[in-house]
Amino acid sequence: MTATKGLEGIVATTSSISSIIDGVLTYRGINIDELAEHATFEEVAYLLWYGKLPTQSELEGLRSELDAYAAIPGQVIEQIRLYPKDTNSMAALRTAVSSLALYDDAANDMSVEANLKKAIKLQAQLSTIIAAFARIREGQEPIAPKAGVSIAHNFLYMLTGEEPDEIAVKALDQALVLHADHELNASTFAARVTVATLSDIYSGVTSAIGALKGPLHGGANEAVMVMLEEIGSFENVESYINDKLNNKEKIMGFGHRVYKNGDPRAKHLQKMSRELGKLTGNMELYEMSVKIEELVTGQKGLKPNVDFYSASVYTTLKIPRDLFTPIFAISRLSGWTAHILEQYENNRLIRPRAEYTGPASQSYVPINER
Ligand SMILES: CC(=O)SCCNC(=O)CCNC(=O)[C@H](O)C(C)(C)COP(=O)(O)OP(=O)(O)OC[C@H]1O[C@@H](n2cnc3c(N)ncnc32)[C@H](O)[C@@H]1OP(=O)(O)O
Ligand SMILES: O=C([O-])CC(=O)C(=O)O
Repeated sequence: MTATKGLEGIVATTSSISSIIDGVLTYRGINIDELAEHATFEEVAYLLWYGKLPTQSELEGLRSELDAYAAIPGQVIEQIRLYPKDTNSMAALRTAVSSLALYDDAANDMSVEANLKKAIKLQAQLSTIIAAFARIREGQEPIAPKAGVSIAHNFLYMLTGEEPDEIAVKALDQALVLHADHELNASTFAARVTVATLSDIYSGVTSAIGALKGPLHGGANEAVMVMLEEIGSFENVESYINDKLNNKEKIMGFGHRVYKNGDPRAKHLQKMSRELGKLTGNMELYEMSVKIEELVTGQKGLKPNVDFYSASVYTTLKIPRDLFTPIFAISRLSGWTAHILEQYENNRLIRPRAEYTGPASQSYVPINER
């Protein structure tokens, strides 16, 4: 038995949800470029869960369900009030999602209908949790979700208490479309491993949030912003990046396990970053990002991934840095739950092997002889 480090290149399941073939990403066979251009996040979530684009009335049906489920139990709000104010936002989200299960009578109902309903419920509730956490830590009261608006709109509204402008809603909605699913990425794999034991959907999503949090995965968008803040201004970019590369340090937001010729989502986020920069009259983050790309691609051949330009996009939308990865979670929840439902449909325990590298056969030594 020989181990493949990081399971690189190992095909661990079949799936009909999303594909990455020759660098092209599709959700249910539809190219991400088309979805980014034309679809709303709610349409994409429907597509991932049901395997087809919704008709107008199916979409309205989903929107009404999302509206109906968006409030979170009062007990979860009370728990959030007890979190330390400087708690990591992904730790807060992971804990709150785990708590939601305690107040859902159907948490352990394994019927297909109950699991689909829980997927939709979680989708509706994730943004409510994050906005409530963000307000409570600032000493503000959480704002109840609003009916009749998109998830992107509702999130920005619950965060600030003000009606968001249309451009911000559109940009966030497109970012949610771009992050919704990505084949067998680490957090989706974590969700599938968890539910393949026939554990419940809340456990699967809690595992996934834990995996997304790390800076080699979803946490990279926040790490990109940390880097931009450390650099500070355009004229510092070159020396900062050269120092990092000379010290063999990683540049966050670059490289990818599967894409070697570039992540097809990055160009959409780059365009969004440029357009938002122009609209707000502040192009500095965009220009710094372009310069970083030029240097990293030029010297290492590494291309930006989905996390790179999302940092400047979210900052231009005035979203606090530590909410970037939770926003990724709002979007990816649709993909995680689609994969969880697919796993339940055709389940087998996921249990690979390990190549043993410990000491050869040894004898037990009694404690007084050690
Ligand atoms: C939504 C997402 O999860 S997208 C990914 C988000 N993560 C990041 O942006 C973090 C930065 N990037 C990385 O750490 C990696 O590129 C990963 C984790 C995404 C992919 O990792 P792997 O496929 O395991 O590649 P690995 O880390 O082995 O890198 C291969 C080589 O490229 C180098 N490399 C990879 N990414 C980077 C980077 N961002 N900066 C500098 N060098 C890099 C490695 O140092 C390594 O070099 P070596 O062969 O000389 O040792
Ligand atoms: O697929 C991966 O390994 C990481 C990624 O880009 C994602 O999850 O969107």
